[in-house]
Amino acid sequence: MLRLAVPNKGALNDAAQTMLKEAGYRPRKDSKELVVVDPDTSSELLFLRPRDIAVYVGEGTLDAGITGLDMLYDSGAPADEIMRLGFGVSTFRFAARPGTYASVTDLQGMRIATSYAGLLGKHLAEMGVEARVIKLDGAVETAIHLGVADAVADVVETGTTLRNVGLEVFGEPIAHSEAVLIRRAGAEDTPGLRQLVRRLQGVQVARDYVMIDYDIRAERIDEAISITPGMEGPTVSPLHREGWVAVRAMVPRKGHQQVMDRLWEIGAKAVLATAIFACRL
Ligand SMILES: Nc1ncnc2c1ncn2[C@@H]1O[C@H](COP(=O)(O)OP(=O)(O)OP(=O)(O)O)[C@@H](O)[C@H]1O
Ligand SMILES: O=P(O)(O)OC[C@H]1O[C@H](OP(=O)(O)OP(=O)(O)O)[C@H](O)[C@@H]1O
Ligand SMILES: [Mg+2]
Repeated sequence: MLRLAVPNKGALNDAAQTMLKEAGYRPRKDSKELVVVDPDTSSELLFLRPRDIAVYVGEGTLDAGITGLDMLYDSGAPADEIMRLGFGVSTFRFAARPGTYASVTDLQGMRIATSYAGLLGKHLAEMGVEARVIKLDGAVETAIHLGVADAVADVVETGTTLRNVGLEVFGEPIAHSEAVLIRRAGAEDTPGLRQLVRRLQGVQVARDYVMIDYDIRAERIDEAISITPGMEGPTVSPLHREGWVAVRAMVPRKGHQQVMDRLWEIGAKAVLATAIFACRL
């Protein structure tokens, strides 16, 4: 039985559930369902606060969990990243009123509000800066206006939240984050976990690639293969037409229209792109 922690709310919740659903795990019926048992995959999905997931996984109570890299570092829990999941991409940055500070070293003796006290504390120690860390639960951007802090350290994606309160980022990013699958440091692989990783990798490939089919004159096959090399070489089959072959290859979704144009330019016909629904590589 695979026991997997999934964020029950917040920025990672939707994308994590969608990815698990695409990987064939049973979705929860409504947001009040805290545990989903899925006999088909022999798994139990536990919906927990994203911040707590690294703690549960680090304690060894669960086999794996989905959380943010920033939350994993912040927790200090003995858990390792197994794979990056490509969503919840953000940076963790300092921000303040425009023109107040230029770098972390300007924060010596200042008050910094954050929900990520562990991550911020480690960074300040590494940079040799002594500052007072004000730990808040969320909406930390408001702390400056309320006179509780001189600067904040928070998650930034589009920067809209900061702009809306008249703050600006400064200095180098403290960390780059994205959703990750984690497990307890040093834990053994289980068949259930291997299956989950294989399925999630399959979802990523299905999202990132399309299948391209086309017909081409046999004498142009080398040129065609250089345009569509596929993952392990394309499938080339005889066509029921003298001097022609049919080719099938996986192509990165990004840029596949250009690939189709190039194939057309070298004389390919019936060039089709189709979505991949699921895969195991
Ligand atoms: N706007 C965003 N864009 C991308 N990733 C984000 C965004 N906000 C948060 N995250 C990421 O999502 C993860 C969980 O953060 P989230 O804000 O959802 O948790 P939380 O603050 O505990 O929950 P909530 O905000 O619902 O109280 C973190 O790894 C964070 O980096
Ligand atoms: O750069 P942006 O695209 O504006 O996104 C970043 C914001 O998103 C998150 O807020 P959330 O809604 O999770 O609220 P919280 O701060 O209370 O956690 C994060 O804490 C930032 O405030
Ligand atoms: Mg949040």
